[in-house]
Amino acid sequence: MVRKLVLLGTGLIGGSFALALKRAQQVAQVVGVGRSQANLERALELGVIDAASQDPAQAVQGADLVLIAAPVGQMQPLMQAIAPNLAGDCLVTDAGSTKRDVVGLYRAHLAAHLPACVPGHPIAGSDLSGAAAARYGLYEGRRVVLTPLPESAPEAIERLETLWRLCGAAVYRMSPEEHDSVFAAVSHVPHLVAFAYMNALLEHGNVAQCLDFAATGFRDFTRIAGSHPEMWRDIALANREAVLADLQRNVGQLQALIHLLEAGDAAGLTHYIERASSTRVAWEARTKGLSKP
Ligand SMILES: NC(=O)c1ccc[n+]([C@@H]2O[C@H](COP(=O)([O-])OP(=O)(O)OC[C@H]3O[C@@H](n4cnc5c(N)ncnc54)[C@H](O)[C@@H]3O)[C@@H](O)[C@H]2O)c1
Ligand SMILES: O=C(O)C(=O)C[C@]1(C(=O)O)C=C[C@@H](O)C=C1
Repeated sequence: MVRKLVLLGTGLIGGSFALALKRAQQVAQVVGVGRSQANLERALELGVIDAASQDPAQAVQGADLVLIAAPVGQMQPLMQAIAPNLAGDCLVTDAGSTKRDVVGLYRAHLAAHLPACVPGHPIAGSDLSGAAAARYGLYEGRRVVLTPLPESAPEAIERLETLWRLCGAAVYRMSPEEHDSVFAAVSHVPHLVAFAYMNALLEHGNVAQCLDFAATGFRDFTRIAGSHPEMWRDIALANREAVLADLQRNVGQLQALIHLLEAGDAAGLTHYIERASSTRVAWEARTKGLSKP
């Protein structure tokens, strides 16, 4: 049972964690910290949090669990602010979409508290943001990746694993490097490519008519282009190395496609599409049990 959970960032991810623990009757009090008073008021109205604060240092006093669920670019000032006020037994974790940078921040700002720190990343979410987007069940049937520090105490890791399982998630462990390479490929770059595609569309001579006639294919391909700008700017910058390597691979594939089309190479084009299509179809079949975002 968690006595006092503090969310540093009261949006989709933090709010859904609080709701899941509330439904499991595993938390006595949830305090939401945020930048926007309107968002905090909405979180209170919706019962996502029980109390609100705009002062992270003061809010974490007496907490036994802190989830940092703000954009990764905000984690440095947040860790710095809370460090002096954390109780010795307070478990500190985060939901950041990148891990190498965040692990470095734990080391730099919470050095005295590392046994109680366990970095994490729920692999669930959506293109929506803010407390109003939080929902029960977001983590059901989904995965959570933990990247424990060598210093993380086994009891702290086990406690966090238990809490995520109570939210309905399956918990995995990875190194921060492995994490950032995998999620550059299957999350960060797909978002950036969707942004690039939308911006390319804006260069079309008749964008208004294009958008009028855009249908399901466009909707499926571009849903994530509507995601939160600050969050994705921070992710792209934090995981720049892996993202750039993957973007280069994408540019290479687009160039290969252009060459096939310029050459009118029907057999080559068939092979090109078949390779992609069979991989996507097999993935869909294998992951059918996973709930939709
Ligand atoms: N959205 C997703 O699909 C998803 C999935 C997994 C992990 N994440 C990660 O989880 C974190 C939160 O994402 P989200 O989708 O909940 O975003 P969100 O925008 O819904 O919520 C984040 C909240 O943090 C607040 N915030 C920003 N800076 C702050 C600060 N300095 N102090 C206090 N509050 C601050 C914002 O005002 C906002 O209300 C991010 O690090 C993101 O990378 C997101
Ligand atoms: O479903 C979405 O819209 C998401 O973007 C969720 C998603 C992803 O699958 O890429 C986004 C960022 C995360 O860190 C984890 C999950």
